[in-house]
Amino acid sequence: PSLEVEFCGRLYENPLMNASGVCCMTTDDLDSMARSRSGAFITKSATSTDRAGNPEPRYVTVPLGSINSMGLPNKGIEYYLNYVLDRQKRFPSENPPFMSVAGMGIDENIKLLNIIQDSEFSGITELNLSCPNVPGKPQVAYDFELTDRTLKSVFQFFTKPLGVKLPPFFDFAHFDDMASILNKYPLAYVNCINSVGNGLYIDVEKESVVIKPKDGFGGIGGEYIKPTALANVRAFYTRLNENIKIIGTGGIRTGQDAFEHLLCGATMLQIGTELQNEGTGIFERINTELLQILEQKGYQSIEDFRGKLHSIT
Ligand SMILES: O=C(O)c1[nH]c(=O)[nH]c(=O)c1Cl
Repeated sequence: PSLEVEFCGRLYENPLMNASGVCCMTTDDLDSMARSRSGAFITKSATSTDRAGNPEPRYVTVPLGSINSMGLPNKGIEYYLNYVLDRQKRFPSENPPFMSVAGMGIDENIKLLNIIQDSEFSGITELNLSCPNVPGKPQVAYDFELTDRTLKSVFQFFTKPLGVKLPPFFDFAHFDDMASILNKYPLAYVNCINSVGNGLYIDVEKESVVIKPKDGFGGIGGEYIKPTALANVRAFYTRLNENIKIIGTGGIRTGQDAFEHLLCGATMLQIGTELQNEGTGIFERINTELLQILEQKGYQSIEDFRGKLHSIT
């Protein structure tokens, strides 16, 4: 069997990539992703200028996952754009990395996407509408009117492939409302989900929180969030028109977790917490485990089962 996938008109040797934010802050991080067995990779969400982010500790690995309140630290859009344009020139036959952007508001999102639109970048852009950790800034994607207004403005000028990164939703009315907004726009994909916002992890021995920002509140990733991630992948896969693809993110630690996301309808798969834990060797491991599952089940390709989750009749 083969793990090859077609996404936005490009062929990838497998569906696995990093989740923006993990292993993608510096050019060294990005080079290690380029050397790995991932099928693709994405930059840290960029703002107009570099940001230090929140005080540390701001990312902590815990037994069932992770908690973070990074605060959008990044080197600024020019740094990442220079990196991806350099790779485009040096490796013209390869798929370019994905670019992630996260403005502090609609104006900055427009500005960032204009920079990408006016550049030679020929890859895929991810608009992060779900950063949960900038104090005082509500997540865009939890404000449906703002989301609609943002996408309306963006598609007045942006003609390159664009996806949006969403936080988790927990209510069918919200799945329906968000899907009806997203279906109005020529999106390449929707990425479900970002970390589950504002969780709390406690160190009992110290009787303390474990991250410094926001009195210890932070986005939760890892095993904790797989059921929520799978539900969001499935909810949007079944509601969005079929040319809007799904990237599945959340709780992928094994080939089985990857299989579950694909069964729910995901086309590409992003790994965050487990990549942070294990390093880039994870891509070799999960590709191997996923291939074993296809072999055991007699599938030749991911197309044979993508989205074909059974309900109970
Ligand atoms: O605090 C962060 O930098 C951060 N952390 C997350 O868990 N998701 C995001 O989209 C971002 Cl932007």
